[in-house]
Amino acid sequence: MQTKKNVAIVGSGLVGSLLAIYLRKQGHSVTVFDRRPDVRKVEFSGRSINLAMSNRGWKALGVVGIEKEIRKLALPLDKRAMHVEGEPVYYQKYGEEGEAIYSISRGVLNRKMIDLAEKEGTQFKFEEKVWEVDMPNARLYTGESEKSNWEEYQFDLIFGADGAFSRVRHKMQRQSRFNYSQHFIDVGYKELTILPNEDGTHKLDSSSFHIWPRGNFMLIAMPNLDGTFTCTLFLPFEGEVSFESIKSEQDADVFFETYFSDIKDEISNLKKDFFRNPTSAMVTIKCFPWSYYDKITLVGDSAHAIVPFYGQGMNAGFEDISVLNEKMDKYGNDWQKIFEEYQTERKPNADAIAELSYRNFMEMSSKTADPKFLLSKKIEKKFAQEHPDLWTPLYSRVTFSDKAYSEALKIGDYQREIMDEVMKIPNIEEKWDSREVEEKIISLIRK
Ligand SMILES: Cc1cc2nc3c(=O)[nH]c(=O)nc-3n(C[C@H](O)[C@H](O)[C@H](O)COP(=O)(O)OP(=O)(O)OC[C@H]3O[C@@H](n4cnc5c(N)ncnc54)[C@H](O)[C@@H]3O)c2cc1C
Ligand SMILES: NC(=O)C1=CN([C@@H]2O[C@H](COP(=O)(O)OP(=O)(O)OC[C@H]3O[C@@H](n4cnc5c(N)ncnc54)[C@H](OP(=O)(O)O)[C@@H]3O)[C@@H](O)[C@H]2O)C=CC1
Ligand SMILES: Nc1ccccc1C(=O)C[C@H](N)C(=O)O
Repeated sequence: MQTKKNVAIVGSGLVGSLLAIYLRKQGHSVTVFDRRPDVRKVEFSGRSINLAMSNRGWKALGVVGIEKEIRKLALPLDKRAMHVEGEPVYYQKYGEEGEAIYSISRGVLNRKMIDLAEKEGTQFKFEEKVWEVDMPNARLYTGESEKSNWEEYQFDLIFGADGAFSRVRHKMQRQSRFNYSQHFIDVGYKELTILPNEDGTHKLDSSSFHIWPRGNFMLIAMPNLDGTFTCTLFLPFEGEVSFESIKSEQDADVFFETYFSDIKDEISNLKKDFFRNPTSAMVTIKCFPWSYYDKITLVGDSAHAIVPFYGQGMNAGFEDISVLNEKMDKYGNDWQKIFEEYQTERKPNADAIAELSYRNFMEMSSKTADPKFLLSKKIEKKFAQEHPDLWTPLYSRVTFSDKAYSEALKIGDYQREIMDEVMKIPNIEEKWDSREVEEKIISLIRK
């Protein structure tokens, strides 16, 4: 057990509220600040309605005994359903029997986590925006605006869990030798809804993650418990087919009818959402160091914001917390050592999942419509099933294991080189499940 500290967490999002639960279990006094009102009291309208939770997220929830309760709120998706133009729906299993990613509402999850953190004795201060941090003295300043009178708070430790546009990080950026980069991609997103059937059931298969791959854009859909699907349209901001080019209801009709004719009946609703809902941007943010002596550290998106295409942002943020907790158990009251080892271990992993997430847009939006790519996945899967000691597919390593993301990236690149060779075998379409192919893979691994 650590000596009790007076701790502040800036941000009551998913990562901040989980951290509060961990710190209370370690016996600390915890105050969480959020600039927004209490999400339990307002209609939630934050970014992305639902999220995919996978192994790393569940593991972090399990350590503090809340996994079972949260699982009740989630729907398992064990496969991708690809809606390629002019073809029947094609299903691709994510992993082995029993493996799935879980669709969960962000609002429901966040409310539950805040409830649980409060039950553990966390104090929440909503509608209190942090404007300034005195880093050497662990002081926070909150107030109405940048120019208003500020309230001053003194703590022993401060955690920045204040998301992609973190104020705590903003303050850390003013140090010498602090590295920072941000990169916005040219693709934006907009959320749309598919309503349930009249009897309340889902209109599409509710145990699939639906993808409509269309080259440089795509539509995805994840089911919710209430029979709806939250769809996300990922589309370039500018260009021939882009958010900019869809100006009128008629443009939207033509767009949906041209590219998504299999959900034609939904168009009037999709179109309504299209003009009602905002178009949002996506950014990768990297920085280092994440901590300041034994006083301050960043967790979650404030340390590493990534594009959402692997469904790993929250999972990576939750993993930050379980790793931080391991370091607390290891180093006791030596907070500087805890923070240093935490950031050194997590940084390469955060960079790796940033890269993998960026690449997954290409995989989802165009490769899932490419028969060669689908065949290579089939070969890989068969080989992995027969030789689990020799091959774990990249997707499984990221999603269904807790092996380091950096290792997944490295091994994934090496596996891709092998599969590129395998796909060059003449008539691979006919002999994909032959002994020859199996032996070729083994020989390439042993090379
Ligand atoms: C479209 C989209 C889809 C996604 N899908 C997935 C998915 O399927 N799976 C997955 O794992 N991840 C997903 N993510 C990523 C996930 O949303 C983030 O990684 C996660 O929300 C990060 O949590 P956080 O607590 O670090 O930050 P946030 O959730 O951003 O919370 C930060 C909190 O800090 C508060 N705050 C900010 N500034 C201040 C301040 N100055 N003072 C006080 N409070 C402040 C904010 O109000 C907010 O409540 C997705 C992201 C997007 C954009
Ligand atoms: N990895 C990703 O791709 C992520 C993308 N986003 C995107 O970022 C945007 C903001 O997210 P969210 O916090 O949910 O929404 P909000 O718009 O409610 O909050 C954003 C707040 O962050 C601050 N901010 C600082 N710099 C920027 C910037 N360049 N763009 C936007 N806000 C900034 C502003 O606060 P202040 O008053 O201090 O200036 C602003 O009020 C959304 O468009 C979202 O899609 C968000 C998180 C992750
Ligand atoms: N949650 C997301 C949000 C946006 C874009 C993709 C996802 C995914 O989860 C993709 C899934 N992991 C896949 O590879 O099929």
